[in-house]
Amino acid sequence: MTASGAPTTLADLLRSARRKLAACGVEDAALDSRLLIEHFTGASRSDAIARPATVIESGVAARVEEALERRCRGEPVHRILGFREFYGLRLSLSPETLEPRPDTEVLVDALLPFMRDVAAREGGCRVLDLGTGTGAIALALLANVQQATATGVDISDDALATATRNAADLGLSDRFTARKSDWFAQISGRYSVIASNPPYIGSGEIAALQKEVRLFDPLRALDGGEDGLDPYRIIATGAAFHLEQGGLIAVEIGSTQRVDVSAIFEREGFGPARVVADLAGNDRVLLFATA
Ligand SMILES: C[S@@+](CC[C@H](N)C(=O)[O-])C[C@H]1O[C@@H](n2cnc3c(N)ncnc32)[C@H](O)[C@@H]1O
Repeated sequence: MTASGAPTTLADLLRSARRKLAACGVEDAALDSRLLIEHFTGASRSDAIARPATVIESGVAARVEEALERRCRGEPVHRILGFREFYGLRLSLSPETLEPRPDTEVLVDALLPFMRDVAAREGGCRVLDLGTGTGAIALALLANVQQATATGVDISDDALATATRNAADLGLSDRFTARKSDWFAQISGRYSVIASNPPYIGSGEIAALQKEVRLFDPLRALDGGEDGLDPYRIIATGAAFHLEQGGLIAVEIGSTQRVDVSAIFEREGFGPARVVADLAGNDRVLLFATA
């Protein structure tokens, strides 16, 4: 119901939501209000154009209002929705999973040609995804290489439960194994591909992150130790024991970490690195083969 007592329409709701988010400083007020309204009302994008006078039930409008309040307090829109698209896959989020980012899709793109070659040559391709979170990287790779199998490792039970649910929702359970492990601690055997988007923010830099990240992405998914490089040291050392001869390592990095991370892997006998840029042209992924 609007202030005048008239029923709230879809057009009213879109207009007032956009104004509310803009007034509380949300950068993408138009997009975020549309996503929230489509989710809670079930309206599609074209309904807003074709059926703007659709009446919105008061209970639904109240749920939208509550979602807008959460967004105004800084909660990212996909946390409120409870899911996010990654590489065309709908992935559920939970409190201990990082919200997968579009930049990480670059890592998936970089690995797929290699994986397809291995699968064509050997009839399979074993992937180890270290710090799997929602399962984003492993599940995107499995969805695109039918003969591949993947083990998704995480230290968080909540993340592993979410990755397992996402695998089931995507029909990929038979090729995905979730394994609780502190990096390689519980891992045996060798893999054709070791992939990781590890925590890579320096501990001292966390406080300066945007509140959407600092307050809503789990600290364990962000904090890479004093210089942000601790997980790379562990991954590079362990990869020597867990990468097949002729295999490939792909790690996501912070945009200023190329030289340091390359040196860490090169000291362990990998490389030199192939560097892949993200959508904004920043160094984002390093690929290392066995020497
Ligand atoms: C930056 S997030 C990446 C999540 C997901 N791969 C993605 O790209 O969206 C890093 C992940 O590493 C996990 N992690 C942190 N420390 C770990 C450890 N010691 N062993 C295994 N996983 C760890 C976190 O729980 C988190 O899920």
